[in-house]
Amino acid sequence: MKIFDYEDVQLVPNKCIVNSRSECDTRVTLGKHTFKMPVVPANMQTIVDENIAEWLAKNGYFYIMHRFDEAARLPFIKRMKEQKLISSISIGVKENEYKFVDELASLQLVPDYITIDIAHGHSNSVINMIQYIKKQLPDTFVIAGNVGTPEAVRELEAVGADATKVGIGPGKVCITKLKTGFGTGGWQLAAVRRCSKAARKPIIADGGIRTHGDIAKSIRFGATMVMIGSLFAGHEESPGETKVEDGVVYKEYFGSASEFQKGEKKNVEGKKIWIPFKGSLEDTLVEMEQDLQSSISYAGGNDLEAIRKVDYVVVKNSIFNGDIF
Ligand SMILES: NC(=O)C1=CN([C@@H]2O[C@H](COP(=O)(O)OP(=O)(O)OC[C@H]3O[C@@H](n4cnc5c(N)ncnc54)[C@H](OP(=O)(O)O)[C@@H]3O)[C@@H](O)[C@H]2O)C=CC1
Ligand SMILES: Nc1nc2c(ncn2[C@@H]2O[C@H](COP(=O)(O)O)[C@@H](O)[C@H]2O)c(=O)[nH]1
Repeated sequence: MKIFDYEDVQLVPNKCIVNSRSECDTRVTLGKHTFKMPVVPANMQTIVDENIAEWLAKNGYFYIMHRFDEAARLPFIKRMKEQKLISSISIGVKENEYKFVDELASLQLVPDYITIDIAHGHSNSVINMIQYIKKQLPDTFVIAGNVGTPEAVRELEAVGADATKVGIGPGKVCITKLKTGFGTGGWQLAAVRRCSKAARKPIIADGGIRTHGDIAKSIRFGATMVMIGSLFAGHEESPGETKVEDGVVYKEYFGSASEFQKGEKKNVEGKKIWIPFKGSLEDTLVEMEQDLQSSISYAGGNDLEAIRKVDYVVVKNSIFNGDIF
């Protein structure tokens, strides 16, 4: 098995065919909808809230609302539908979530996307939930995760998942690898590659993105979409607490399996960090899009497909060689 991560890989340029990077098209289709970029902010409480979700939907970006305010989900879907915006929520696998699916079905309130969001997605609990959603809400696009192996991708796709989310433990606020010894942390890009080779449906690469260039690398190794937490944390719009230390403003970013999310210290697999304030989320999204347009131009094309075919080299820790940070 070839093992590498984002920092070990560089993509090899091809002859440019555009006169300006603005000609490069970063749009991607997932299910019935096309979005501005193959990027989605992580469905975490310090990354997305209803205001951000609504803004993203209105501006043509994909979003997945988190599942940590269970009662707010139904009115949220209604509100998005009234505005004719895409509705995209998360769900768990406990008993009450089956009742929630029943409620949505009985009200004929069909979300466009439902993401089953649990730590160890290669499990019967996720398989049962996929099958239940597909039975009750057959028109909903189901994203299932998280997983880290080709076997898991195949099994979840076979029972009805429309996309799978790949990444066990590569996240910035993740401590799964330390607490359990398991995961794709340190070789997430290779795991995305392995999973995408087995996949017949889209893969969402989740976690471990540290630079905008990592988005292009994820696409090269088979991802349709990339889920990002830390790069979207710390913005003006970001939910969560702000603190000022020695004149520097920070915003909190905590794991969904941290004690800060759970409210207790049981089965903790996440931590909290403080991110220096970054300004507006919109500015970051614009910069990300420009960088991705540039990636497409280096790939020698004018859309994301060009990136999927480029050559690459693996040189351990190569991307920071010679750089002073
Ligand atoms: N991508 C990643 O690497 C990780 C992400 N997370 C995030 O943290 C949040 C909480 O996740 P999670 O704890 O799954 O959600 P929940 O607390 O909602 O747990 C979901 C269900 O799965 C069970 N469960 C959880 N982990 C395991 C496991 N390893 N083996 C067997 N059963 C399990 C839980 O029971 P019980 O608690 O009793 O075991 C519970 O019944 C999610 O948002 C998830 O995405 C968490 C860890 C890793
Ligand atoms: N092991 C844990 N993983 C977590 C937790 N909360 C979220 N996550 C995962 O991290 C990514 C975001 O990663 P980043 O590198 O972009 O910051 C997120 O989408 C989840 O899959 C957690 O508590 N433990």
